[in-house]
Amino acid sequence: MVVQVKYNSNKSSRTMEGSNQKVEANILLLGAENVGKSALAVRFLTRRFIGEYSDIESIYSSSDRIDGREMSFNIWDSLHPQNCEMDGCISDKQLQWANGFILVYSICDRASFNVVRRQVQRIRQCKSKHAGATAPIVIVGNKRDLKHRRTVSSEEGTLLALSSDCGFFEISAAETYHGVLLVFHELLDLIREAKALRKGPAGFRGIVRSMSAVFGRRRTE
Ligand SMILES: Nc1nc2c(ncn2[C@@H]2O[C@H](COP(=O)(O)OP(=O)(O)OP(=O)(O)O)[C@@H](O)[C@H]2O)c(=O)[nH]1
Repeated sequence: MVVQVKYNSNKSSRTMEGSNQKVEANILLLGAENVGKSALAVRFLTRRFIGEYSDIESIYSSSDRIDGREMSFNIWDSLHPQNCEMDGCISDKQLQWANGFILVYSICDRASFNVVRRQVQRIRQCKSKHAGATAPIVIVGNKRDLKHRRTVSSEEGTLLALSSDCGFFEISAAETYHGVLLVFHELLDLIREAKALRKGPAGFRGIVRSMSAVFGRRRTE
């Protein structure tokens, strides 16, 4: 079940003037069970860590001003299906919906790191087939406050991110808001860049189309 929550954080009021151009983004939060996906979403939206989270799948809507640019975004806090080994457990519907991904694992849970590895592969294969562009992904190693129970090293996280062209952060959603903020801002930045890149060639095609329309008309006069 997916529940849509309209969340009005009113964050834009604390930032400065900027371009009026509004960018929209759909962010899909993925990862194994119990890694802190809901903790990340709630921390970003409310700045709070509440400790226990419902296991209802939710989509939150909010907006913010980043680098002076208004962005509105939806965050889909997904549920990881049980007994799902294939394809990183990401549905086609989720892949089509999202234009940016946050893949979360727990640094104390090697199995959750392997889930993220599979999810990166699935997204890269699917998005390159359908969109022809690199989908922005940020990988997050969460629960950094539990370093004494670590089973996934920072180097492994960094290496996975470098080899798959993803952003990477190790954070503790429990301990600080700042790390979570960096994760979301990095992804929103990447989505904005990706959208601008896609617009570039389209804009150029638009100019070519207008020019040929003019010349085309002349030829028929
Ligand atoms: N120590 C520690 N615990 C955390 C951290 N982030 C989340 N948790 C805890 O981990 C547990 C799972 O957190 P959730 O946010 O519900 O994880 P989830 O990935 O959404 O879990 P599912 O809904 O089962 O998919 C909760 O008990 C959280 O309090 C963290 O940074 N450090």
